[in-house]
Parts: sequence; structure tokens; C-alpha cells
Amino acid sequence: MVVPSSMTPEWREAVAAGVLFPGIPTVDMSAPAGRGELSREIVRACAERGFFKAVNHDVPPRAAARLDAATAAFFARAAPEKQLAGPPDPLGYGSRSIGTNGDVGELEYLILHTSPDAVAHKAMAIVDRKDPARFREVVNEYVEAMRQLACQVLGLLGEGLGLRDPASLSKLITATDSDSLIRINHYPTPSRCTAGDPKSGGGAGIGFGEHTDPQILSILRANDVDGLQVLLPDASAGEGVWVQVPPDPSAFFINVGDLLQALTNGRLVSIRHRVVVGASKPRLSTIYFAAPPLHARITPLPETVAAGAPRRYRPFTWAEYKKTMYTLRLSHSRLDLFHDVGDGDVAGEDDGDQE
Ligand SMILES: C=C1C[C@]23C[C@@]1(O)CC[C@H]2[C@@]12CC[C@H](O)[C@@](C)(C(=O)O1)[C@H]2[C@@H]3C(=O)O
Ligand SMILES: O=C(O)CCC(=O)C(=O)O
Ligand SMILES: [Fe+2]
Repeated sequence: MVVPSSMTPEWREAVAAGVLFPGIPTVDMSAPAGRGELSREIVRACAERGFFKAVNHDVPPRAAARLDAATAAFFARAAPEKQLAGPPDPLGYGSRSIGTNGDVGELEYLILHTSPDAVAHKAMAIVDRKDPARFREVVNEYVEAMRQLACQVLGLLGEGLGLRDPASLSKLITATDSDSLIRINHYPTPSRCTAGDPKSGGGAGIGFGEHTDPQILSILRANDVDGLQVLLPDASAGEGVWVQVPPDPSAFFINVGDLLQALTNGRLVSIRHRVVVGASKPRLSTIYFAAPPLHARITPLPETVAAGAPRRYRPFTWAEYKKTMYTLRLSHSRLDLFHDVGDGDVAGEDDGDQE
């Protein structure tokens, strides 16, 4: 387990003793205390942490098991066969390189657009030529389950934030031309040459470098291999601390993306996270990135801008944001480039035309 050096002594002691994983909220999606309490809990987790673990959700275990079997079979193929599905353009199969600006990690991956047409095309062309219908069916089933979970969370956030139309966030991702993605990451066990290399941190290496997710909401599920870490605020150290997220294959880890931070004027925070590898088993993770259509206009929702407070972000489209993001390194704080430096546009002067 990684115990970040900048942790307070109390935290360090508790984490080392295994009695506490500070700051990772767990949310029971079956709403034992009622829907109102559930929506408040989710808003609080997304505002204070930008991240929570969802348990007792409605996603059928079968959907996850079938996708894991199909993707594990894909990654088990010989390299030249997998490379037929790459290089990522930015979708498709990739190995080690992340994006096109020099980022690398100890992983291989598959990124797919979630529209049924795009899934069908990839299934037929590259992923499973022997049985494309099966791959298509398995991916579509999982994507549909993720879309429903994302809508449930965004609906609850809409209620908890007191939006005039509580469905306005979920509507952004349900449009037929939504730009949502699914990504499957496979982190092989570190090779013998790097495992003992002190420069690689005594066996631990960077699987996926630190970053925020650009979209609205990300839903991650992984096998029982650890590695995911989130950067949590540490009031006493004045800087963040990297906290290991204990694996739980039956749960979903949900994080706020940059667009949701902008839509809520910074009330909900897009959390930085990374994957550190070094475990003795390969890690397999699947992430659904819920995104709006390319033309969607992103601007702080009026209800999230406190009276008299400035809007922190200027209006932009998801297409514009994406274009900028692909020119930047993984770790870039890209949302900062969309700060409103303009004419003192304040709450109450609502231009209200959210798409
Ligand atoms: C370096 C990059 C990879 C990335 C596109 C980018 O230019 C910056 C954001 C990266 C990221 C992080 C979250 C997702 O894994 C991802 C698919 C996304 O939408 O933004 C990746 C991009 C990628 O790997 O193509
Ligand atoms: O693979 C993981 O567990 C997380 C990867 C990630 O954060 C991403 O792909 O954006
Ligand atoms: Fe991520």
C-alpha cells in the first residue's frame, strides 16, 4: 500500500494500521435512508472529494463478467493481431503511448466510442472478426448499464444541487449523438527487468499518469488488483495527498470530470487520479466516460452560481474543449484555460441557454 509522505501523522498511522482509508466516500445506491439523503450524500462526495465508491447498485454482474471475458480474450492475443486495432486515432488499440504528446504508461488499452454504430464497426473490422456479433452485444449491454448508472447519478446530483430541471445534467449524456467513450486498460505485471529497478520505485511504476478526466462523469470498475490512487486535499499539508483506492470488483468508482466542474461553477471538483503498477497480477479496468454531444454548450448552470458571485468558466462547446485537450499533455490542468477572465458576468444575469 502506498502511504503518501505528505499525509498527516494521524492519517499515516491509521492508514498503515489498515483501520482507515481516509476520504473515500462509499455510497449505498439502494438509498436505505431515502432518495433525498442519497442525493445529498452524492453532492457532498462530489463537492468534497470529486469521487465516490458506489455499492449496492443495480448493474447486473453478468454484464461486467461478460465484458471482462471478452476484453481479457482480446488482450491475450498475440501483439501483431492486437495491433491491427491500432494505433489509436484516438480510438482503437494502443500500447504504452497515451495520447500523442509524449505520455507513456505501463499498459495496453482499447478505446471505443459507445454509439452502437461505432461499436459494430470496430467489432467487425478489428476486435473480433470471428464473432463480431458477440463482441458488439457484450459491449452494448455494458454501455447501456453504464449509461443508466450515469443517468441515475446525474439525476441525483441535479436534485441535490437544486436545479430547476433536475434532469438537465443527465439529458446532456442521453442524446443519441452523445460522445461517450468506453476504455479498457490492461496493466500487465511488471517485467523482471523493471521490477527490481530502484529508479522505477522498487517495483512500482506509473501505469497511467496523473490527470483529470475531461468529460462529465467517469465510471470505473476494475478487477481485484490495486493501483488506482486519487489526489485528496490535505488541509494541514496545504497540498494534496495520493491515497490508494482499495480494489473492489463488485463496486463502481465514480468521478467528476472537467465538464461537470465547469457546469457547476467549480462546486463539484474534477479529481486528479493515476494508476501505479507493481502488483503481482495484471490489472484490468474498464471506464465509461459519459460525455455530451460535440455541439453541447458548457456554461455554469445558473443555480450553481452563488448570488453575486462571478462565473468561473466562460461558455465553450465540448468540441472546442476536446480539440484543446488533445493538444495537451495528460497531466495538464486544462480547465484552467477556460476560466472566465471577461466582463464580470455574475449570477442573476442569466443567459440560460444550456443545451
Ligand atoms: C494525453 C492525452 C490522452 C487523453 C487525451 C490527452 O491529450 C489528454 C486527456 C487524456 C484522456 C484522459 C481520460 C481518458 O482516458 C481519455 C480517453 C480522455 O478522454 O482524455 C484520455 C485521452 C486518450 O488517451 O486519448
Ligand atoms: O485504469 C484505471 O484504473 C484508471 C485509468 C484512467 O484513469 C483513465 O483511463 O482515464
Ligand atoms: Fe482517468
